[in-house]
Amino acid sequence: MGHNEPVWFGFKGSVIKLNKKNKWKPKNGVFNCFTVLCAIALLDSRKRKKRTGPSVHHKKKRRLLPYVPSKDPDCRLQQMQSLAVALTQLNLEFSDDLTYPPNMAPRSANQAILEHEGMQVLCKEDFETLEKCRAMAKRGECPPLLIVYDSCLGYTVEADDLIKDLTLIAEYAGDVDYLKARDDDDGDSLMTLLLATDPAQSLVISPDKRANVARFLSGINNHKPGSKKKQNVKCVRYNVKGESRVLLVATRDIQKGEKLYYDYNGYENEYPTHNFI
Ligand SMILES: C[S@@+](CC[C@H](N)C(=O)[O-])C[C@H]1O[C@@H](n2cnc3c(N)ncnc32)[C@H](O)[C@@H]1O
Repeated sequence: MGHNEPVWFGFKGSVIKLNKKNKWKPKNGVFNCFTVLCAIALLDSRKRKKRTGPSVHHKKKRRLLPYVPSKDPDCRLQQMQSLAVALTQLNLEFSDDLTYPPNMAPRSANQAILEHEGMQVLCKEDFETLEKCRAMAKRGECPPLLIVYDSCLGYTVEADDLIKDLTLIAEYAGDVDYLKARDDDDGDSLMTLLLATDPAQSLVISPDKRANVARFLSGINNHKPGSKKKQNVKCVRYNVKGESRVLLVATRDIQKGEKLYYDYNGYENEYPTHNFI
């Protein structure tokens, strides 16, 4: 189930069960006054039963949770240092935002309405969560994540505290550019931002100059059975006040020390993951 898909609470099958359980036949196949009255009463009670139940399905929305920064300031410092080291090693500048450099796509090009099959709108409560996370990050209350170097995977991201299911972990940050301008881009971190009906209007995020922690999450192997079990994060594109934004959200509780993985091919099947561990 998609993280933001509604959970349906209905009376699934209850009417069918009622019909089966109360299947009623007159004895000896003979109808008399009594049996007719009983039948009417039963039918009447069924009608009432139907009406007393809810006539519409109620959906329970699953709201995003803001990440919970580590309480210990020393831990937070260590987390920020680990990110700073990784960014410095890759010659990247820290940025938590989508940036629109002059020679790339202008901000006005980022129109969620252009998305080929429509884009889900980030609701008011989730928008507030996003804003809360951004405000925390600005105050130095970063998400509880450590960037850890792995000899096989390169830089990886590990939970430094428990991260609960549906927690908003980070927004994918970087320079916004037209997809068509990146045909020959051999970077390994381009992220789809907008898949427009007109391909010329499609956008990507390139974290090759400016980036944040989102750029370092590992990917699952789309060809290895069982690899999907590793996935603990989902990458979701939302229409946020008319613009497309990419959010990384926990898909289950993530324990301290666990590496974070998502499906690099969540939207398109373009990322080769045959050799992924
Ligand atoms: C978006 S980057 C992730 C950060 C990267 N590990 C780094 O050091 O910059 C994607 C690249 O990380 C590596 N990677 C990610 N997940 C992997 C996996 N499951 N197995 C092996 N390599 C992986 C691959 O080199 C991939 O092209």
